[in-house]
Amino acid sequence: MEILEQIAKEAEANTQVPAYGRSVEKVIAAIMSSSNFWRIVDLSDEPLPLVAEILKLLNKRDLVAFEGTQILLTEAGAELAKKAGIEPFASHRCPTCKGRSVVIDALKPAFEKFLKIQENRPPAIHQYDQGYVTPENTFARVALADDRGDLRGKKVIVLGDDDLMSIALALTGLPAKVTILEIDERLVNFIKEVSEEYNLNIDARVHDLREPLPEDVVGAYDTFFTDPPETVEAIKAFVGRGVATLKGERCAGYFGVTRRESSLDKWSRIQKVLLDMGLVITDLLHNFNEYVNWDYYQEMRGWQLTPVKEPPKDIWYRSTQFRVETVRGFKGFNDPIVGDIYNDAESSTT
Ligand SMILES: NCCCCN(CCCN)CCCN
Repeated sequence: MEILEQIAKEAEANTQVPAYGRSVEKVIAAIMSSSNFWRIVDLSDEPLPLVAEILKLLNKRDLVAFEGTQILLTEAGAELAKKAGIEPFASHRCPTCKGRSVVIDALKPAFEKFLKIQENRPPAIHQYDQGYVTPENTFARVALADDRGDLRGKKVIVLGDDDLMSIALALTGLPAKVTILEIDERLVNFIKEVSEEYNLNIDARVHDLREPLPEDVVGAYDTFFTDPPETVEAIKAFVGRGVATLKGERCAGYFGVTRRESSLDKWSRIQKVLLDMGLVITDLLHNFNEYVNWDYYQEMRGWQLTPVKEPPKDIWYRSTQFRVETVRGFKGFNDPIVGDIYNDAESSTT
């Protein structure tokens, strides 16, 4: 449909985010499903800056109206949707596992303790692009790794831990050792205190992952977890270093990659970086991760871009959980990173 391509072209020119006719189609389908900006971003699965721009261009063409904080199709917009054969989204997501393929029932005792412990967690701060996942999600990551045989008796390292993965892992008692490297002292101190109180023996250290790893963690672990900011540089810094901590071949790594701040064109670059490191992508679980709304949303770039100003209520920021495994010829990354690992044209929550 000509007009969809035209709008996409204009949106890309204005945002530098790769845009396709299908990007516009998905935004229109999302508007047919919800009038809430954040839910429209969530459903469209396109980068926030692009969704905001497409909404503005549709509004300029009188295809979408902004009524208060509601985003609605106009008559002309509904006409276009009909002609283009665009329908609202249908969901067939499993109500039991929520599409994660695992449940956390077997980890209940540890999960109950974690629920209490995390009540006093340090709030997410803008400075480090923090945004933690729900406690249930944290444990679903543990369940997934145990389901793949990556935890029992293994040495596990967490690179960046606002999600408190280190505490969840240690509470289950499954790993032989848990190490965490984290730039934010508030988190390291919190994790140390909890480790003391619950006798978890977590090796927690303050470390800026833009710097090379401490010598003693290189090539010393069986499994890593991380959840990097969404730039290719950050993927190298966090995932690349995660690979550098692994003992050898057939070791595993887990991390999230989002569609909220990464176009599929960026995904293509990210996946090439993973394959170039000698990794095999064994699992990709869409919307596995769901992030609790952080209270600095008005400071983030995305807020400036939204066409209507309404605070996010429900969870809207999600990411796909990746599992990777090393094979012969793999190589990690452990050089210093200079430059900005938090911002690019597509990032919007930094
Ligand atoms: N800025 C708020 C959202 C950040 C999410 N990012 C860091 C998550 C740390 N738990 C990255 C999400 C996907 N890699």
